[in-house]
Amino acid sequence: MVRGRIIRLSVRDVRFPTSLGGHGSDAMHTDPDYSAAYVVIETDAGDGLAGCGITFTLGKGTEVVVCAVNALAHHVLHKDLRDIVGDFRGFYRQLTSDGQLRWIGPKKGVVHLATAAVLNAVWDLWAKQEGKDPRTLLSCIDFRYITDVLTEEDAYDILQQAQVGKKEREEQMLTHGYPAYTTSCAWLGYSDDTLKQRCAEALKDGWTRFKVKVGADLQDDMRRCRLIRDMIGPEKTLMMDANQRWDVPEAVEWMSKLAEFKPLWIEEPTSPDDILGHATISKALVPLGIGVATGEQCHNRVIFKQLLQANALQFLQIDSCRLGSVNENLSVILMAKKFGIPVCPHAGGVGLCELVQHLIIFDYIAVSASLKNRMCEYVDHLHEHFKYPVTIKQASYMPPKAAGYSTEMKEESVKKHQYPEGEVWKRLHAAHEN
Ligand SMILES: C[C@H](O)[C@@H](O)CC(=O)C(=O)O
Ligand SMILES: [Mg+2]
Repeated sequence: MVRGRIIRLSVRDVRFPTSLGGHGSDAMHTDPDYSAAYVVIETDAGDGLAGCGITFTLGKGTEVVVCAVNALAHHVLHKDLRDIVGDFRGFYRQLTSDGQLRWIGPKKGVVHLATAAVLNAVWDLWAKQEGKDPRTLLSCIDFRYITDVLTEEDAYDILQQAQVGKKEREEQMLTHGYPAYTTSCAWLGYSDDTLKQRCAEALKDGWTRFKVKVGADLQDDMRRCRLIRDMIGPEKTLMMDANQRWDVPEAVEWMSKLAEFKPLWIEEPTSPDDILGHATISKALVPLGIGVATGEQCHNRVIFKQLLQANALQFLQIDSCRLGSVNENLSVILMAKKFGIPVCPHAGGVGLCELVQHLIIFDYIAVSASLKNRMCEYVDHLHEHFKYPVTIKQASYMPPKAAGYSTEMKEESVKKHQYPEGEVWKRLHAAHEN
C-alpha cells in the first residue's frame, strides 16, 4: 500500500575524480568527473523506507543541478505519496510546468535533469512500497505533445499485445539476462596500451559488443578502430560514438572513412538538436550499412518523437536521468515500439546502468518483446558506490532483485565524494595547492 507524507528532501553534490584516469573521456568531454546530484526523500510513514534519486552530471555542472533540485523541492515536500502517484501524470506536469522554472527549460537542460533526480526518488520509494499494473503505468505518462503519434489507447494496445509470451520472457531474463555492450575499453583519453589491455580483459570476460570513441582526429580514429577491430575480429559488434563533434557533411565524410571497420552505428554524429541533420546522415549512411544512434542528450519526448517521425535514427538511446524519470522514459519506449525502432539505452555515468536496467528489461518483457538489434550499454565504473549494484553475467544484465529503482548510494561513498567537503576532494585540493 502506498503510504507516507514526504517530510524531508535532501540533495547532495557527489563527484568522482574520473578525469584523472581519462575514464569517460570523448571527443567533446575531455576531462569528465563523473558526478551525480543525489536526492533522498523521506516520509513520516515510519517504515524506514527512503526514496533515492540521482541524475548524472559532470563535475561543476552538479552544483547548478543541486540548486535546481532545491528550487523544485516545494512541489514534493509535505505531499502525500498517495496523492502524487494517484495522479502521477498531473504531478509530472506540475513539476515540468512550474510557472517560474519552466522559463529556464522547459523540459530541457538543468531543470529537466533536476526533475529527473526528484522523480527518480519518487519512483524508487513507490517501487519499494508496491508493484504496478498496465493501467497504473499509463496513468503516469504525460501524453501531451505526442498524441499525434501515440495515444493512451495505442499505448494500452501495445502493452496488451505484449502480454503474449510475457511469462517466458521473464524466465528468459532471469536465466540469461539482458544483452549488453561495453564502452569501458576505448575512451578517447586512453592510451593504445590501456585500450589493448582492457579489450583483452573484456574478451576474456565474454564481451562480444564494443563501443569506441571517435571524432577528434581521423588518423587517430583509424588507428584505434583498426586496433580494436583486429583484437575483436570481424564477427564481433563494434559501435562508434562521436559525441556531437561533427557538422552534418563532415559526419558523412568521416564515417565513409571509418566504414571499413564495419561499425553497427555511429552515435551522436552531430548536434543532438539537429533532427533533420540526423535524418540526412542516416540516409547517407544506409548504403554503408551504418545506422545512426542518438538520445543520451535528447531533452525530452518531443525531440524523440520528431527523430522517429523523420527517420533520423536506427537505434534509440533513452537515458534514465536526462528524460523526466520513468514517466517520460515510458512514453519514449512506447513510441519506439510504435515506430519499430530498437531501444538501446545510454548507461554508464554514475548509476545510469543501475537505473536503466529496470527500463530495458521492462521494455523487453512488457513492450518490444524482441531482442533483435537490441542491447544496453555497460560501463564498469563506480558500481561499488551503490547499495544494489548491477550484476553482469556473460556480458548481460541480470535482473535486479531488490525492490526499488536501484538508486540508493552507500552513505560512506556519498560522504567521501561530496563536493567540496568530502575527504577525496579535500585530499585532491590539498595536493593541487602543494
Ligand atoms: C562524457 C561521457 O563519458 C560520454 O562520453 C558518455 C557517452 O557518450 C556514452 O557512454 O555513450
Ligand atoms: Mg554516447
